[in-house]
Amino acid sequence: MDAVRWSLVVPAKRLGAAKTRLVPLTGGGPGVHADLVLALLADTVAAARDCAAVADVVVVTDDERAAATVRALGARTVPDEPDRGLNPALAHGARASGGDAVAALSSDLPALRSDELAAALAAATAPRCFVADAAGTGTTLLTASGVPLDPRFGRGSAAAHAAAGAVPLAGGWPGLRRDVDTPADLAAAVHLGVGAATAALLPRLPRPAA
Ligand SMILES: Nc1nc2c(ncn2[C@@H]2O[C@H](COP(=O)(O)OP(=O)(O)OP(=O)(O)O)[C@@H](O)[C@H]2O)c(=O)[nH]1
Ligand SMILES: C=C(OP(=O)(O)O)C(=O)O
Repeated sequence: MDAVRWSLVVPAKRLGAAKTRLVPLTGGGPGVHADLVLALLADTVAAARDCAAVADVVVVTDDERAAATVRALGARTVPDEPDRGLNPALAHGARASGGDAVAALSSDLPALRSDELAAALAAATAPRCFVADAAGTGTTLLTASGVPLDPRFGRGSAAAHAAAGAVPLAGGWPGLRRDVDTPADLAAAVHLGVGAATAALLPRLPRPAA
């Protein structure tokens, strides 16, 4: 049997409005803050595109700079519709992907490794599965095979996905689980080893990440 090849859907709201919890590191000005948010996205998309189990990466965004960057990395983009927040945007991206095996991936995984992503996708044999974040409360990957994605991202999403019948995946996968919401998360990602875009940005932060 041929290995399953996945369509990944990655959400990215406008760079300047995203990741406000990282303002203590960036100062929040239009330059470095947006550049850091974009670097996190670029490293996530680059690792996803490098994964042999991934056929297609679809980024849901209205941010022109983010769109240009991810297209240069080989992703497709679709507009941020229906403009009702994260979960409707992910459902829209999943429908636009056209695939039977679809997964939503967080856009803030700078330490993601393509071999970890491949292992998680290979383990996702139930109709709907998820990978909890390092804290165990959020979600970094939600998979759906032959069923609608039914995303329930947001605070407490790991419990929400489990309550909706998704199966938690138990692999170690430290880079896949290390989403970056806070300065401490970025320090932890740097400790694991971040991708080239985030590594290049670190010296420009007004405050050191680690
Ligand atoms: N396309 C799209 N992406 C979204 C939307 N809302 C959130 N996201 C993305 O989903 C991810 C998680 O969103 P949140 O947890 O709300 O994070 P955030 O708002 O960027 O961060 P904070 O301001 O620090 O809470 C981020 O990568 C966002 O860019 C949306 O309406 N549309
Ligand atoms: C939206 C989520 O993530 P965060 O707010 O941690 O980025 C989530 O884990 O469902």
